[in-house]
Amino acid sequence: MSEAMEQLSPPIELSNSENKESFDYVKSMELPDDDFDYNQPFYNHIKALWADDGIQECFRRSNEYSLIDSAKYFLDKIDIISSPDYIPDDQDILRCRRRTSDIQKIEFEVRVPLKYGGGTQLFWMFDVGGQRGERRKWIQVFDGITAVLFIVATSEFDQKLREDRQTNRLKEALTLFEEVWSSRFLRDSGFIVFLNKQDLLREKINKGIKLEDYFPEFESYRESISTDEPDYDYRRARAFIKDKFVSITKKSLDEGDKTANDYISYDASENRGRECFYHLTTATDTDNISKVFQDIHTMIIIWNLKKISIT
Ligand SMILES: Nc1nc2c(ncn2[C@@H]2O[C@H](COP(=O)(O)OP(=O)(O)OP(=O)(O)O)[C@@H](O)[C@H]2O)c(=O)[nH]1
Ligand SMILES: [Mg+2]
Repeated sequence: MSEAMEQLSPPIELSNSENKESFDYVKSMELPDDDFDYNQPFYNHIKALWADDGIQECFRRSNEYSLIDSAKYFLDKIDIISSPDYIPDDQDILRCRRRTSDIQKIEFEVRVPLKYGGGTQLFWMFDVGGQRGERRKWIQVFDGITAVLFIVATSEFDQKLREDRQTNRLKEALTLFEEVWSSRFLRDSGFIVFLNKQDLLREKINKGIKLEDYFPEFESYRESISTDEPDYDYRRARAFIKDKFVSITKKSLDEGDKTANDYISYDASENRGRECFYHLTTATDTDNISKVFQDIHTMIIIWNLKKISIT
């Protein structure tokens, strides 16, 4: 944020000039690559800055530059974190950001419900990095995949890519989804879309950030949600975003003139009759994810049973 303050247009200034020393301290810090401990003066400076109205304004404008979603979460608890005997809890760990590079294979066993035969089932999950430079590696794991979990940060409708400061993040996700959905290597795979970061989407919409400023067609979007329902604007926004994905899966074969790119092979003729499933998720909410995972597990069991009965 201290860097962004000066670069934003118009730039932002500290509201309390006494915080200039803290500002200079933080700006001139060199962060080593390896693990390191922050010292107490660092925490004191951060605390002073986070309380400054200028920094708060810069935080409010964080869609104009790249800031991790968890910044507020950690800065709000700086007193706890700075304590020498601080131990991160599960929520703290879930809030950390570590970019995936290369493909991570995660193996785990899950208990199968009795009605589907009981016992346990071994899962192989391949986690791929979402940033542009990572995508050309995806094709290595496409072959034979039972299900694709496509995770979308719905709250990022007002943000630009880190890799390219021109492209809207949600628009990029839609384009990418269309490419993956249409890949001929995935024509036998199930598709599940996680419409993720629902907590942040709700927060943004309730704060008055307008989806129509980024997706003008939202203005005329009509959904059968009663205006009396709580969170009406948020519900309408999430329905609109989901419909954007649904309409990609329903596109008729002659629509669009897609060309194959170097990492995903596009084949429109494969889209007939395939289904895609959607979940509204907040990945940092363990109750939500535990329920969603059970649903997905059941679905994967059913897909597998279907495959066995076909072959
Ligand atoms: N508030 C909130 N934060 C989330 C949610 N999902 C993920 N995050 C945060 O978003 C950040 C990025 O999460 P990652 O899991 O690293 O994202 P990723 O898609 O794997 O990113 P790449 O590895 O670069 O592809 C982390 O700081 C998470 O804590 C969510 O639903 N709500
Ligand atoms: Mg990742």
